[in-house]
Amino acid sequence: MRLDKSKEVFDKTKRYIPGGVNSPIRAFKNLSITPPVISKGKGCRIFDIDGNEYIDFVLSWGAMILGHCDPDVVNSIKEVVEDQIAFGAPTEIEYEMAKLVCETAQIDMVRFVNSGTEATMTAVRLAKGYTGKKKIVKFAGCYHGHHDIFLKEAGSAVAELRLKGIDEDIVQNTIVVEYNNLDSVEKAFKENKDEIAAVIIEPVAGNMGVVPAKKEFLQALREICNLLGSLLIFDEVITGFRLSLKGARALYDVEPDLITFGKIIGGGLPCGAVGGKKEIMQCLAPQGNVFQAGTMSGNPIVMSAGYTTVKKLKENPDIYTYLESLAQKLEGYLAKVFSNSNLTFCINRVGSMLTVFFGVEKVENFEMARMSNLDQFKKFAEYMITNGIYIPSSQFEAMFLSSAHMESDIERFAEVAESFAKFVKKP
Ligand SMILES: Cc1ncc(COP(=O)(O)O)c(C=O)c1O
Ligand SMILES: NCC(=O)CCC(=O)O
Repeated sequence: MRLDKSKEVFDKTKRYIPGGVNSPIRAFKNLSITPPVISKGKGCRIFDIDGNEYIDFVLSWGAMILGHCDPDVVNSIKEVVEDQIAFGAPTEIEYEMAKLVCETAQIDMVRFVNSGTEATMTAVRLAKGYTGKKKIVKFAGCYHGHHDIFLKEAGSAVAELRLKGIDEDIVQNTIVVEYNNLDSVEKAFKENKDEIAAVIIEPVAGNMGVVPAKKEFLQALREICNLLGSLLIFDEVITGFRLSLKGARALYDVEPDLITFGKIIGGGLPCGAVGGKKEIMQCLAPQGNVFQAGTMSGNPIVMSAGYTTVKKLKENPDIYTYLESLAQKLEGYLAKVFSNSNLTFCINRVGSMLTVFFGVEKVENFEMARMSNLDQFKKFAEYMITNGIYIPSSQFEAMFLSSAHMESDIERFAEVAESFAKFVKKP
């Protein structure tokens, strides 16, 4: 695969943008190939400026559940953009979107913001304002965006950096515990009695690779929070509208107090949201005194793209059945391919989110993910991408499917994975 033009543009960009990217994960820092510079996306395929075509299993990090440039989403943007770009004033589409999201995800109220980071930041502030407490509990390997309070043992691109610039005074109120380990949560509550405003968790983690929480674990978190007066926040920035219309919480039958959304909720445009129980949500300004604001929040173009996406999912819930069966097939194919190789591996999958780990048989937390063979994953990612299967460049991310993927795309994935397995077999 030639990436000459991509390399040229990427190198030129570095002159003006640090690292050549507007978000670190895009730079392929841990791979030895240049990131393809993308010029077009249609359905499950993306194309780079060198003329290469890829089947996309990154999907704007999970956002494009309907595939790229879904015609209904494109039309909804076109319809709005002629008359409404931004006002910083109320618009009717905000009402329509809020009603749709609340009814579909079954929450009382919602506030729209511009990113997942803003959503989680707002949820935590709300929890602190509501409870009057100042500490939060987060889990190693979970990523909740780039605000200081979350940048402690975080997954995603943070996993591979030694961080600077974090305000230690702020971060000392973040207590990090182990995913799927109740003892570590109980210990944190014991040591910080009456001080914990909230426990924030990705109910299915996507940022240490895919790692599902155990049901009993989430249920126990709910009980602890109820007992000790802390809020439970589910960060569903990835899982919201991906695992079901009600997100991951439908799978677990555990109700958090607050939920954060991002990615899918904006239909591919910058959007996030925090939602949940009315009693807590109405503490937000101007109704209450927990401040949160945004010049661009609830932007009409974003709302329109998000509305069309969520409505399409709501009206076609069979999309979730389709995604499940496609992802199950992909998991099956990959399990077969790697079982026939000399590679030790583990595949974690929940719905249309999937990660392959090498060199380990089980991954239930960040430490186990870190113990996997990262070098083997790097080789895998390089091989897949340079053979037209666009997967995350890092072990600490999830692969995604969209409703635009077909069985033949999954089969192609398996074929390339099989040739990779043969390729690594060679001495
Ligand atoms: C679970 C989770 N929460 C929060 C965020 C932050 O979202 P954003 O990148 O839109 O700020 C991410 C980003 O990937 C995420 O995966
Ligand atoms: N799973 C982590 C992300 O999706 C983040 C993408 C980014 O930071 O660009």
